[in-house]
Amino acid sequence: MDGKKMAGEKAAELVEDGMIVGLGTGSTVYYTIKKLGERVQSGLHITGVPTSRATEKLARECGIPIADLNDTAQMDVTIDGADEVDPSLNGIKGGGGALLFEKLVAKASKRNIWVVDSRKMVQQLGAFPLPVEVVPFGYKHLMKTFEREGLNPVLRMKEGRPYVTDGGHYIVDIKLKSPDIGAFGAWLDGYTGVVEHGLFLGICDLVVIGDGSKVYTKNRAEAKNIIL
Ligand SMILES: O=C(CO)[C@H](O)[C@H](O)COP(=O)(O)O
Repeated sequence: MDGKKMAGEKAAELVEDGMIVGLGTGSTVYYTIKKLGERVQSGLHITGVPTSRATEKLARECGIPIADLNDTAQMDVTIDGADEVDPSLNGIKGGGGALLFEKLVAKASKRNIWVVDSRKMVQQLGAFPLPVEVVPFGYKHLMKTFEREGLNPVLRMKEGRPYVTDGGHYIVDIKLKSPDIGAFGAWLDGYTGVVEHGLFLGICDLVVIGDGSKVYTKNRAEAKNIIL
């Protein structure tokens, strides 16, 4: 079976009755949402807090009751995908363009679980370009700054136009500056015009990994594999 499907479906089993669940975005958590929908049809009571319009639509189609982040004090758990995950469970997210809402929901969650296929697990982050969500006004100036810093900025496009996020911003994909990714994230955080970036550091508690033949987890505290 596809590693994404294995991981996505397994994570849905970790959700308990009565939970408020942050619902991530992407092709792996798709399987989680589908499975949660099946569990809801069988009597599970949960409330989902979506991280994108696409996820909200999918969750509604699956019959999952939905709440807005503003009406929710805290999620019990958020389940989301990731583009790269390192051995300390730091990650790059935003390949699907939902990083801002994903980070907002993740930071309001007691626990964060990521679902990935095993190819996403890396020794060091950075082969995947780092998505940076930027304000459209004057974005070319920001791109010039990134260019000067040697970050190879590329404006994300869709159908010949700049890709626009659910929050109404553009995305510039850049090269991650390592090894001090914490300092790099802080530099981006402080830059005028940057709304958010896809470095998710110290956020993920547990990653569920599917490799096609088995599913295993790695948790941040122990950083060891547990085969499910
Ligand atoms: O961060 C994301 C969207 O903004 C996704 O979670 C990430 O891109 C992984 O997606 P997929 O599961 O489709 O590979």
